[in-house]
Amino acid sequence: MASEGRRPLVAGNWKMNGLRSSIATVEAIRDGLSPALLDKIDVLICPPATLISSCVAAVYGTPIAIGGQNLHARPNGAFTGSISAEMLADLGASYVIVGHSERRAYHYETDDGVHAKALGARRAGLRGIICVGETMEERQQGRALDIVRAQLAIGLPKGATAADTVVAYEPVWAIGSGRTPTPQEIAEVHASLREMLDKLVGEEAHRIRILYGGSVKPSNARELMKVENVDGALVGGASLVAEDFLGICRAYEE
Ligand SMILES: O=C[C@H](O)COP(=O)(O)O
Repeated sequence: MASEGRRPLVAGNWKMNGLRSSIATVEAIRDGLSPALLDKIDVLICPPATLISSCVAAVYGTPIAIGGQNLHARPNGAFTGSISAEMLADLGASYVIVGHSERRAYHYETDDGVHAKALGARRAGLRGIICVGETMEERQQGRALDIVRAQLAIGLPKGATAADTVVAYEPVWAIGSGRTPTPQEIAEVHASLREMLDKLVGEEAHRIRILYGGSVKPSNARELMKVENVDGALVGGASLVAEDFLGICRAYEE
């Protein structure tokens, strides 16, 4: 449950999905969110970079935010194919996902690289969503907490605040698998991350949001979003379908 004044954030990560026709999904999400719900929660959509401009236009005049899924740590330069935080901000993005496990696994991103990217996001005025999460093997070895705490300790920039940082706990084995940890397991990890945040940034730890991600759906969102220290969701597959994403947002209606 989001508490201590932390405003819940429901974020959709479209990953490598979406063509120009997908703007209709953003429009349906926009039109399906009531003003009363938008008073209670922040909503973010992270489409592929190719769609950021048109998504920004589609949500213009609403509180819905648009974000990137990745960035290069440097502001500019000879880095063919890369996109900087400044470029994302220039398009109207206000958040960027940093260190998603798919980036770590398929693009060999390290915790130090995550740190550099999070600094890049802050430099450009973007909020970085720093992702951490253990593999099933690491969980079975009893190392889940050690893994996510170390990822956070290295990835988080010094002096991080709620204005520039969100943390997302995404167990690798729960992503796209239909499996989720139990509410107790999620509570244990989120409490441990909150405690690590406290060590790293002191009082500000209580203002930084910690999202849960991994197979969040309308059918489990209510239960998962109620867990202590869960301040919202990072949603993959279900964010591609407007009604599913809206169903997750509506977990905060009561
Ligand atoms: O960034 C989102 C996560 O990887 C979760 O993906 P999923 O909801 O498809 O499991």
